Amino acid sequence: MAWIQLRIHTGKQEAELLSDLLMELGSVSITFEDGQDEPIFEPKLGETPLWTDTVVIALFDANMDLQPIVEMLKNLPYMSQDFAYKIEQIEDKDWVREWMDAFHPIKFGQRLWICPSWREIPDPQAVNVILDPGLAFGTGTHPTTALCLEWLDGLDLAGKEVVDFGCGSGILAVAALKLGADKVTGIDIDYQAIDASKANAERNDVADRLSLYLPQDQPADLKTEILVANILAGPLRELAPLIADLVQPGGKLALSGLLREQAEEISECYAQWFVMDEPAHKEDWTRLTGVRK
Ligand SMILES: C[S@@+](CC[C@H](N)C(=O)[O-])C[C@H]1O[C@@H](n2cnc3c(N)ncnc32)[C@H](O)[C@@H]1O
Repeated sequence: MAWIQLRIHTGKQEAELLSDLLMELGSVSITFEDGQDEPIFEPKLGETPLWTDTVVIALFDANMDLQPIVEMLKNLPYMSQDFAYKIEQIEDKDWVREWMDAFHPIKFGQRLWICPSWREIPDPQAVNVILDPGLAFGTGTHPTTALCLEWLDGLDLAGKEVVDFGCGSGILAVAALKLGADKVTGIDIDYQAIDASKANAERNDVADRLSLYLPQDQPADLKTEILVANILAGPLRELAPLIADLVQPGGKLALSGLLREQAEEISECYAQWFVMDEPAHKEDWTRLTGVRK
């Protein structure tokens, strides 16, 4: 099916109103995009924060005549007569296929490969995690995940217990199990992450050693030798006492999802409970590690 899209630059306040109106006028989907370079790093679950210059992109069936819609929008009290817009034809593509074609096996550290489930395994002798992230975060292509995978690859996990806090696709949990961990507990606030982690554990024949919980259901007496949490600075700060409490004395911790400029503050916060190491960096992102006092 062919599509046509209308891109309109507007403000934070007007974007939602415009979105509702365009849906009523027959748009099949609306996307909001940053009109300038104004990154938003930590929206809470269910929140849709917008930008000062927000681009509202409305997708329509290609047969739709968009010019009358543009004329109508010019008369709205919250739009200016000369608002910036663009009408674009969209090439018909299989977007899922496109994404799948772009995702290849990647090696992390010395032993570990993350292999998309639809690709051939490049090194059958390596530690291979067969992954389909589904709707959850975690393919290994993001620096925050890569930093955690490299850390796990560098540990001796044989017979160890691990907690993956914010497990997403289960990529870290499954990697830890395939690297030799005895048992892993994955925790996430998003039930889609729990589902994806379960499916990936089954795909890798390690489901019997992975326990998955929403935070409210996690065992009250949970303690671990190794904890990895890739969940952004805000939750890492808020959850610091809880995360510290999960790690046994002498246990190892890795925190990821931090921007370089956030690392010092988070490191100081966790230094109450952990002897913290020098941070590791990848692009704009930082991983903190430490040992529980
Ligand atoms: C950046 S993703 C990391 C996924 C995967 N572990 C990885 O490294 O690619 C962060 C995950 O943490 C989850 N999360 C965010 N806040 C959380 C919280 N307070 N408790 C548990 N999980 C949380 C999100 O739902 C998301 O799946």
